[in-house]
Parts: sequence; structure tokens; C-alpha cells
Amino acid sequence: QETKKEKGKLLIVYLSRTNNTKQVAEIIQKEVGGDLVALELKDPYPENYDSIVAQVAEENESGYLPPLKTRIDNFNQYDVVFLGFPTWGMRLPPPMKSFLNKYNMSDKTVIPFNTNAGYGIGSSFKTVKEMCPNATILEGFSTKGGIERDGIYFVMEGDKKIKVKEEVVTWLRQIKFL
Ligand SMILES: Cc1cc2nc3c(=O)[nH]c(=O)nc-3n(C[C@H](O)[C@H](O)[C@H](O)COP(=O)(O)O)c2cc1C
Repeated sequence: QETKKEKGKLLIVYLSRTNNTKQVAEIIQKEVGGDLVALELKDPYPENYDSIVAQVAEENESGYLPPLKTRIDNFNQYDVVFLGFPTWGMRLPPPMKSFLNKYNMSDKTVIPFNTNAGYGIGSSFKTVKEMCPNATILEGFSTKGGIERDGIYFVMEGDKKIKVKEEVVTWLRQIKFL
């Protein structure tokens, strides 16, 4: 069996508004190591939920790719890129599309992970696949996070955090990262 070392250098990039996906990213990093990077926009989204929902819908409609503030130095050094994001409007959030548009994933191993309000990944993993045509895409991970619409924000604490950690470990074993 392949050892961790042979996987090469790991990057974990995530988008997170209410920190649920961030928590999953941190669990992954604790288990497998690698560099952790939060995606930030030049012009942050509005705080207000209805406003961000409307803005994301518009961006999806027009195909607008919001410019990123985050820059990743020496992106070429990475062999494996974990990509974490919430489901937004049952799709891949526009900032993650900006990231995949800007950085070339060819010949890398790409592994998506997701949190959502209980409606699943929608088309997000499929879009990752489409935007990384020359990458090896491994089986992704998804779990229920917050429900911002109902005022439920960060949920990855206490028993829930323990449960999600177990789910993440099981998945990392399945894809042979543990
Ligand atoms: C703009 C927006 C759109 C969302 N759309 C969906 C959706 O279509 N389906 C779903 O299950 N959850 C949806 N959610 C809920 C988030 O996916 C969920 O709360 C997730 O855990 C948030 O992750 P975060 O804490 O890392 O930001 C949406 C949240 C926001 C802010």
C-alpha cells in the first residue's frame, strides 16, 4: 500500500462563510498534514443571507467569476489538492470556480469535500470534475453543516464534531490517505 509520503505535497483549499467547511478542512489537515488555505475574495460577499443568495444566483446566471484576494505561492509544488466548499444554490460556489479557473490542476490529484444544509452536493462535484479535465479526481466527502436560512450557523462542535471527525477518517481510509 502507498504510504502518505508517496502522495507528495498536499494543499487544502477551502471556502467557508460560517466555518463548517473550515472545521472539516482542519480535521483533514490534522489527519494528513498539508498546507491549509482559506479562499478570500477581493470584494467580500454581503453579511446578509438573502443578499448573498441573490448575488450568488446572479453570478451563477452570468458566469461571473469573483476575483480572489487569496494568492497561492508556488502552486506547482503541490501534488494533491483537497478542495472544500459549501453547497450554494445547489452548485459549486463562484469563488471556487474562480480558483479552478486561475490555478491549473493538470496532473494533480483533486479531492472535493463539502458541507451543506442537508440538500446534498448538487452539481458541485460534477463541476469540479468538468473544471479539472486533466486531474485525477478521487471520491469526495460531504456532510451536513449549518442551515443559515434557519439561523443555524456553526454546528461542528461537541458530539457533532466527533461524529464528523469519524466520518472524515473513514473516508480518508477509503481513498487510502490513512
Ligand atoms: C448563499 C448560500 C446558498 C446556500 N445554498 C444551499 C443549497 O443550495 N443547498 C444546501 O443544502 N445548503 C445551502 N446553503 C447552506 C450551506 O451549504 C451550509 O450552511 C454549509 O454548511 C455552510 O458552510 P460554511 O459554514 O463552511 O460556510 C447555502 C448557504 C448560503 C450562504
